[in-house]
Amino acid sequence: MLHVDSLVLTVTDPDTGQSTEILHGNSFALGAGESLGLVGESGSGKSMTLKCILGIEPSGARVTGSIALDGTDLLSAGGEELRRIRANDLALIAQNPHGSLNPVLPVGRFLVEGMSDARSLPAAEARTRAAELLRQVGITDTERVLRSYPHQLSGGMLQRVVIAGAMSGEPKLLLADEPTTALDVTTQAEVVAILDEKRREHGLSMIYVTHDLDLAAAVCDRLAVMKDGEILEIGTPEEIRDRPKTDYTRALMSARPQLYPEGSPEPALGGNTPALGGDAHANTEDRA
Ligand SMILES: Nc1ncnc2c1ncn2[C@@H]1O[C@H](COP(=O)(O)OP(=O)(O)OP(=O)(O)O)[C@@H](O)[C@H]1O
Repeated sequence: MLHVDSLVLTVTDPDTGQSTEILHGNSFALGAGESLGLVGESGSGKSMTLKCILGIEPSGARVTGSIALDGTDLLSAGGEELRRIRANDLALIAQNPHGSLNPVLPVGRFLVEGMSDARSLPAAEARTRAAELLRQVGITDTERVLRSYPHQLSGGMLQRVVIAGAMSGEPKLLLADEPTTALDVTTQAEVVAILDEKRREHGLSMIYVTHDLDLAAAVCDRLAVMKDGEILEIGTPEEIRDRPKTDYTRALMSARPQLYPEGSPEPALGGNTPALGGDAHANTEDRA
């Protein structure tokens, strides 16, 4: 459903006029319902890849190559078409949930406004639906949460709200950019488990950006290892574990000894990927 081909991102400094190539011709594809982890150290180009897909790269940037979503090239799509695709087919779950929510609107309004038929929906029905969305992400005191403003809720609660909102739009592709980094460790585990569960339930494709290889192995079908703006290799978590193609991947793994302890046939935090077997919730609980 997503085909990224020879993606190059070049940014020009407006003051000096100097151009820097940030992404160096990356290609990857993602099937319907599949999840791909973009893994690499800080500055490797993970977030910029997502920004190119969303069409929110920095000003002065030039993007070449192609990014085709179900056959439509997002790089050549016109303003209105791109706006429609971004609104309907793509959903971003960013690191900081506050950035996704309007601070002066209660959470209930955020959820209702995200509903595709919000305008034609009677208020009571919209409210009932919003409460149901919250229940689906494990929130039980829905009335209180719907009435609350973002600053009145914890980061973990807000990220659940953002996930609920993302699911309600029934996008084709979820783009998760370190969605739990800003949360405390126990909450991280819960939020990852909910995101993973809901994504699978809805059959959504996902790109999950993280510097955390073991987390990516737990929630993704395949991993793309990035370094300095380049995808070095792509493979299933087992392929990356058993047959890493680069020293960089080996170094990333050795920096995460708990992922593949010596003598272990499977990653300790192993993954809920079909290939590895296991349970996402259990794995992420373990991480906590
Ligand atoms: N607005 C910008 N203008 C120019 N260059 C930028 C801009 N934002 C980021 N970069 C550069 O792009 C490169 C890739 O950054 P990116 O944010 O994609 O990395 P990342 O892998 O997501 O890292 P992190 O895990 O720290 O978010 C880095 O060298 C960074 O300095």
